[in-house]
Amino acid sequence: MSERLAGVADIECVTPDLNGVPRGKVMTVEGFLSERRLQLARGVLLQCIMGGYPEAEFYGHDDGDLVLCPQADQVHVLPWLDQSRALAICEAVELDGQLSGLSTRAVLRKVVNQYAERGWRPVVATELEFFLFEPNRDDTQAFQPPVGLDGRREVGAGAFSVSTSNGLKPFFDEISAGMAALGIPRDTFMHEMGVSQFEINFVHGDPVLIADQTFLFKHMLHEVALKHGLIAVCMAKPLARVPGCSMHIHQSIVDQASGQNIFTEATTQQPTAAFNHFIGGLQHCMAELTLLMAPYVNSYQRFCHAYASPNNLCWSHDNRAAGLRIPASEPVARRVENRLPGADANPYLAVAASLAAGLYGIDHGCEPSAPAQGEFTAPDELVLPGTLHEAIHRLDRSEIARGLFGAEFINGYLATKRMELESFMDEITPWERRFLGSQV
Ligand SMILES: NC(=O)CC[C@H](N)C(=O)O
Repeated sequence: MSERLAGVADIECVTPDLNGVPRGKVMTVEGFLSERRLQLARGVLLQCIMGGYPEAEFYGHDDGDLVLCPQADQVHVLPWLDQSRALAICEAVELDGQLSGLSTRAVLRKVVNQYAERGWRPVVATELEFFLFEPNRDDTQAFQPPVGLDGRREVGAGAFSVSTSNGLKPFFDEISAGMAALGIPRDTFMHEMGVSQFEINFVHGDPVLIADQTFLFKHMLHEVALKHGLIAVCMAKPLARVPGCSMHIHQSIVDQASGQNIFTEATTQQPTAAFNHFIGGLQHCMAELTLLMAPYVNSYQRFCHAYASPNNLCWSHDNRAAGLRIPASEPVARRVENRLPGADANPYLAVAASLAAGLYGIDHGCEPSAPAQGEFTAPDELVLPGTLHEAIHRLDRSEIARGLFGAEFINGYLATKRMELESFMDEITPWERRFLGSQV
């Protein structure tokens, strides 16, 4: 480790909070190498996006500490900071050595363990969409696409164009170098449908590893964008009348003994009962768990105009209007794509919710609906909550959620989300002034 950190002065020791924002402390490399114990106030994991904390009852009356335990395989020198800084993803551990009940990384680890107890290994891949914009100093104004190398601002028609992305080549070169340094294999990246909207696809792998990579990638994206005079925006819906940003999750399950994908029958190559029940579990549970994939008011704006961003739990073969899509693939790669999470979601939580729902379906033999075909209308029971209010209410009422993730976690999460909703309700938007101001 000390060789890897030669030339590094400081290490950012971070853990994801409930929203997936990296929180922690910067430690000297000497302190880090001597394994000096690093502690952080427990309530930090429940920090809301505006910066405040819910009532202390949700994180312990004594406002005590957690220990941040660096994960040896997630210590990386950061090339965008002149190699003088490194970052370590830490697991948040209670003083008694238990994984913290408030840690979203620990929530995901527990779900993966439940698969391991059955002899299975879930495999996931995330896809992350984001926009690049000019820094926005007046938040009453809409975001503006940046000016590219050719001195022009992209105005449209850039979707899937390689040359349009090349206008921002210095930025993307630094992102590529950053991915290599963070140990994130690159699959594809592309210009998406929106003006200055991009997508990066991660190579599939272990769920905790992929969530770590997605978390690190988002962190790097923000930092490198600032260095290039840009902002990287992973809001679910940053611009009106333009597609939003998703974090699609592809999921399959491998049997540890045989190495086979349990969604495909080895001899017939047909879908298995486990495949059907996995889909049935997502259909049964995900409406109650929507808040874990769509955590802000803005998340629901992505759902309300269908730019390939479904708000339903219908499943379908290769149809982007269905929340659960089965991509065309070889039988060996049969997988379920959950298209519901936005890029604003905490990757640990979105992956945990999706995998836990699928496992619930396998354990309980949940039968899926008939697959949706062509243009379809989702039945009421397969429509997601349409607002943050409703999603909070559904999660609050969910016994399944408390059973899967523990009451401490769900209650803390709800407390933070309620604070964020109340803060939003304190704002009167331009729309309200424009249309309600003089008419009603
Ligand atoms: N390529 C796509 O599938 C587009 C997804 C869409 N941008 C969404 O928000 O869900």
